[in-house]
Amino acid sequence: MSTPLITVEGLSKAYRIGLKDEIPDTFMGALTGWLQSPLRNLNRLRRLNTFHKEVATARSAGNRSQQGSMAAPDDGGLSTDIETDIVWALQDISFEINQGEVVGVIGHNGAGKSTLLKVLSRITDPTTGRAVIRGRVSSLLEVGTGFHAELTGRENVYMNGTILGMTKREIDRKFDDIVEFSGVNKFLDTPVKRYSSGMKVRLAFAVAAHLDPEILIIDEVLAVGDAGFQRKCIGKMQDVAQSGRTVLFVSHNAVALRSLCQRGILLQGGRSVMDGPLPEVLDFYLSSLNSVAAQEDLATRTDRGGKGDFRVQAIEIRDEQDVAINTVATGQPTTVAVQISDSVNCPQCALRVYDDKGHFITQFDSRLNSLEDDLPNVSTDVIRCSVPEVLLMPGHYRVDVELFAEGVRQDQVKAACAIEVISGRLHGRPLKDRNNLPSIAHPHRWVYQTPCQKEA
Ligand SMILES: Nc1ncnc2c1ncn2[C@@H]1O[C@H](COP(=O)(O)OP(=O)(O)OP(=O)(O)O)[C@@H](O)[C@H]1O
Repeated sequence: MSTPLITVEGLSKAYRIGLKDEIPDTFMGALTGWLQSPLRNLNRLRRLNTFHKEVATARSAGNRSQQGSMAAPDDGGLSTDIETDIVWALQDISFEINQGEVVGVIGHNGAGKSTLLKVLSRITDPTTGRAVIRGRVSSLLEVGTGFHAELTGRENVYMNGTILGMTKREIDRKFDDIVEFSGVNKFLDTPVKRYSSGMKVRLAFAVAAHLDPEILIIDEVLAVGDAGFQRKCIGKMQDVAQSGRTVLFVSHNAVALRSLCQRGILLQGGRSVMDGPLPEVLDFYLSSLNSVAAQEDLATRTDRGGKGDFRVQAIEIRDEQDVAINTVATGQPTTVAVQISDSVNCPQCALRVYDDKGHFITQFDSRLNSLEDDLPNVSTDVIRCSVPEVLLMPGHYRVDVELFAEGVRQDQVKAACAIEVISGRLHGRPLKDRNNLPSIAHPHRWVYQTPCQKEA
């Protein structure tokens, strides 16, 4: 049997809460900082040393309490050691990936997906365990990473290629394809700092995918591009995969995962809880998402993103009489009330509706459809979205929520609430129950064209 391209053994990664930007988490990081600013970093290195001692203490405490595992609760939630403020972003992960495998890494917010890809891309070191990579890795993890802001698009393409170990001639050969794919032709000689985030992603993806990596690692970044560009990227990743390369792909997009990956690894609370054929892993993940939406109290959930100054406390579905309801009938006028943890100046909210297969069905985004009472300086802790007629067909849906204040994303929760839609009246007429209903009912009308109309 051939040697796997990636071997991960007992991999764990601990972070110390609150020191994200202050302290490097590797000795190499500390050393680089030292060279830049010796005095400040003397202090940093002392604290790094303390951090590593704390990690060792936490680990040995864990070994005492649960033989062979780390000092972390096994509750599927975020693993935080309260005494030392250590977050175990990854815990005891092991797997192998062979050449040509296309693997989707799946999980709730904060499950450890990005950390895993950062370790595999050598952006951060593991705290314990090891990851052996046998091949040239090209990764695209965050918008703009890997680009030097002051250099032009052209210069960045050459810099990235050189980092990947390619010769100038090799990059020259790929250059036109990269530029054509990215669509940033006109801005090639503009410094990347002037690019929009969409342009950066386009160029970064084009570079990562065209520079012949043996292993291509892509994080959620595709979410930034438009639907057309996303399709193009999926197509390109399929080409890369078909040419025998290995692809690791983090995404919440079920359609993209299904079309690209054969295998899925599901992370939960930093642990790998399922590794198998993608459809099975994805279905398990989606059903767990739906049950989280139906059962867990939104206010106390920790698997959320955003800055966190304000959080969404609760989401209620209300009927015409403003009474909270659990099920909605197709065609029913409905209001969604989003309760915020504090009074916020002009909050904005996005609700995204997915069906039980993870397909993105529709969205209600106050940033796109301006608020009816669009008054400046309104402070409120409840934002309401009224839907004159629910066009969802009977079935189970989940709603992801995002909350923004002054353009900053403050909260982001996947599967924040579940909606059960039952049969009702559509455009005034009773809905006939049938198998195989689509998810959405577009308003429409059928007429017979009379012969007379045909001639006209
Ligand atoms: N540099 C850091 N310092 C402290 N904690 C961190 C750091 N990076 C990640 N974490 C924490 O580690 C956990 C795993 O984070 P990670 O970003 O890997 O999750 P994720 O599955 O990629 O989440 P998302 O889907 O929201 O991007 C989270 O609780 C996160 O807050």
